[in-house]
Amino acid sequence: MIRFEGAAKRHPDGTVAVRGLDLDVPAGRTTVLVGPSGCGKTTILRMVNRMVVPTGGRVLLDGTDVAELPAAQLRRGIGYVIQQAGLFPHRRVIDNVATVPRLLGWDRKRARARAAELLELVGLPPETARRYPAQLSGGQQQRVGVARALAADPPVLLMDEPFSAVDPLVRAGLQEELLRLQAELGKTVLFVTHDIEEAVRLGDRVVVLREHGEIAQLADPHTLLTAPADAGVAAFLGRDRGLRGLGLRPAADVPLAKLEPAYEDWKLTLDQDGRPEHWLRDGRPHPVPVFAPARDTLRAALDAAVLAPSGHAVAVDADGRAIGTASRAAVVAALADEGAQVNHAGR
Ligand SMILES: Nc1ncnc2c1ncn2[C@@H]1O[C@H](COP(=O)(O)OP(=O)(O)OP(=O)(O)O)[C@@H](O)[C@H]1O
Repeated sequence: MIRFEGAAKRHPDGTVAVRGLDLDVPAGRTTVLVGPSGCGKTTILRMVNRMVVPTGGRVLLDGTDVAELPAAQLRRGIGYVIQQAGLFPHRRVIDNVATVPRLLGWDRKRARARAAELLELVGLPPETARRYPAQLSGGQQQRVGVARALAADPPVLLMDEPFSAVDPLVRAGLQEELLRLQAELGKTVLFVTHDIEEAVRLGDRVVVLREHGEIAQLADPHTLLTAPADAGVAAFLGRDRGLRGLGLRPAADVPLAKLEPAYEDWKLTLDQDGRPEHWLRDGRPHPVPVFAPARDTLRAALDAAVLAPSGHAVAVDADGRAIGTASRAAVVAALADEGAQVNHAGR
């Protein structure tokens, strides 16, 4: 666990970057720091690996003040990923990732084997290993950055806006990868972003900061979206926070109706395996919007219900076979169900 105890940073010119932060970052979970530019996010992150030395208070890593640990030993246990990946341009991808194991004294063969394993883990094809960073896309470079940070298997991962330099589609893919990796590896992740969407997607806990590293709210994503602490946090979350909150709740909350031979003027046709084919009206085919209760969110179910020409979203199993339907009214009723469980795993 990482603990900030009144951790403060005042620069020599008098700028107070962080006034005095008290925060516990639990082990094995993802904690996201989010807030406007200049509020002190990067400063807070760098206090952990001592790239910034606090001018007041202290930072404890598993109970030990990081100031008491030799910097090299401290950083061995902490992976660090930054925007633009920060790769060595003149080294091949594989050697970028093998850097830390080599520093730890591993022989070249073992270090490269470990690097190859990590490149696979972060979803890079083997042929990228021999290339130089400039020969990779921005998203691929970020993956290499993550692989490199994981090379020494550190328990702690600091990530400073790691995905902000790539386009939205690539970014969504990288976020998915991080969720998958984190489910597998269970690192203590401290992640900085200025993007609230990214924060609620990735964080088990989200810390909303305002100026001077002051905590405006610390909550799980669902609580944050549904119960912002004050008007300032609500404004920061944006006007569609209610809708986005649906993206955190499982579609499994929607009660399913069994398949009917007809829905007023509409008829649903299935192929021989039971997968939806068309909505038919007057013999004319229309597309069938579907959702998968086992894996999708309430937002996806609502989307399918809104788009369905018949007004009924079709629910499918993992193989795409129709297992029932949900009317718009049924989905809306599920939205209003306050007792519903918040889904963290299926985000
Ligand atoms: N060396 C320095 N000297 C003086 N002020 C500094 C110095 N480094 C940072 N600051 C100031 O400290 C504050 C916090 O900076 P920090 O980089 O932690 O913010 P941030 O929230 O990460 O911002 P961004 O989202 O723009 O990266 C800012 O007001 C910044 O201008």
